[in-house]
Amino acid sequence: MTWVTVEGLRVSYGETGVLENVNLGIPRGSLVAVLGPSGCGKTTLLRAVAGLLPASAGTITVGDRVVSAPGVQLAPEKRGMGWVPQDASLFPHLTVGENIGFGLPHGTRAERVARSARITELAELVGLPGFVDRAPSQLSGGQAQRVSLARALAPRPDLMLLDEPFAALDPLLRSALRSEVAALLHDQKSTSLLVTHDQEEALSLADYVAVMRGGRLLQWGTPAEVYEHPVSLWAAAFVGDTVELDGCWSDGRVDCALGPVEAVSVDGVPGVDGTPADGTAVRLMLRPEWIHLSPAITRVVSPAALPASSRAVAPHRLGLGVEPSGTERITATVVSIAYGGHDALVSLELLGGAVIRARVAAPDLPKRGDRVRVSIRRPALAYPVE
Ligand SMILES: Nc1ncnc2c1ncn2[C@@H]1O[C@H](COP(=O)(O)OP(=O)(O)OP(=O)(O)O)[C@@H](O)[C@H]1O
Repeated sequence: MTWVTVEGLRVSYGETGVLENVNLGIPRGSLVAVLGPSGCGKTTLLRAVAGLLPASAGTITVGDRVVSAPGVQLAPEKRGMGWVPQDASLFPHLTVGENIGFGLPHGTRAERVARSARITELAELVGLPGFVDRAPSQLSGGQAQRVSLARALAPRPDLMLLDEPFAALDPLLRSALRSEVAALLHDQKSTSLLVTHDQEEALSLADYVAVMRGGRLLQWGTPAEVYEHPVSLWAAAFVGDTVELDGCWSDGRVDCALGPVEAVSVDGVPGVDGTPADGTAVRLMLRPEWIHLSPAITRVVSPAALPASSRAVAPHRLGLGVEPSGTERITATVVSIAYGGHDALVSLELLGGAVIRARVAAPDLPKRGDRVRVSIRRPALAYPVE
C-alpha cells in the first residue's frame, strides 16, 4: 500500500528550477533510496518533503494527510517526520538521553514517565544503553549517528528522512552501520526515504531505488530491476560497472566484437512494436559479471601427459562452474587485472583489439597473458546509439 505520495513536485530556488515533475509512491514500511550524482536535487527533494522548502507545484501526501499542495504548506513540526542529517547534529548542551527524548512531550508526569521509558528503549535499540548520561562530545562519529537515528525515531514518525546519513563515516564503519540501520528501520516497520550518491549503499539497503538526474526521476524499481534493466546507458553506468560495445541488431542478437550476443532491446531503439529492425545500429551493454571466462583449450590432451610448465590454465582457477550453454564463445587475452580482494576486474583484449572487463571471483583469477574463452551468462541489453 502506498503510504507517501509525491506527485508533480516542482521546487525552485528563486528563478532557478531544481526539481521538475517528480513523482514517487513509497509503500508503507519500505525503505526507498533516492540515488543520484551530486547536485541533482536529492537534498532539495528531502527538504521539500520535510516542509523545509516550499514546493512551487505538486502535492505531497502522507497516509491520508496532504502536507503540501497548492495553498497548503504544513509546518515541518506538524508533518510527523523524523530527520537524520549527514553529520548527526546533536544538541551539544544536552546529554545523549535528552537528545533522544528531544521531540517527546514532557509536560505532565505521565508524559515524563513515558519519555524516560522511550529513551531507555531507544538507547538499547541503537546499541548504546549505557550512554544516556554522556555528552555528545564523548561519542564517536558512529555512536553520534546512532543517537541521531534514535532521536528521529523517538516520536514514532510517519516517515523517516535520512540525508546521506553514513557519508561522514569511514568505509568500514559505514558499511557495518548501514546494514544495522536498515535492519532496525525494517524491525520498527518505519517508512523511510534515504538520499545517497553511493550506488552500493542504495542497492544493498533499499527495497526500492529511485534514480535521479538533473532534478528529474529517471527510474524507479527494486535494486535488481534498476541494476539489471537500467533505462539508459547513463543510468547503467551510474548504478554500476558497464561493458559497452557498438553493434548491429539481428533477430534477437547483436553482432559486435564479442560475436553474436543474445540481447534484449531497451525502449528507444528504433523498431516496430518494440522490436528493432535487423541492421539497426545499437550500443550493447553488459555487466562485467555477466561475462564468463573459461580456459582456451584447443585440443584434448591429458594434463598428466604435459610437463607442469606447459599445462594450460587450470579450470578451477577460472571460476568454472558449469559453463553456460548455447552462447557463442570467443577467445581473448588477459591484459590486466584490477585486484579487489573478493573479486577482480579482468581486462581482456578481443581479437579485433577491443578491450572489455569481466568480474571474476578472486580465488579463480587467470594471469596476465593467459588466453581465455569468453561466453555470456545472460542476455545483454541493447540501447539506442546516443
Ligand atoms: N539555497 C540554495 N540556493 C540556490 N541554489 C541551491 C541552493 N541549495 C542548492 N542549490 C542548487 O540546487 C541544486 C540541487 O542541490 P541539492 O543540494 O539538492 O543536490 P544534491 O543532489 O543533494 O547534491 P549533493 O549530493 O552534493 O548533496 C544544485 O545545483 C545546487 O547548487
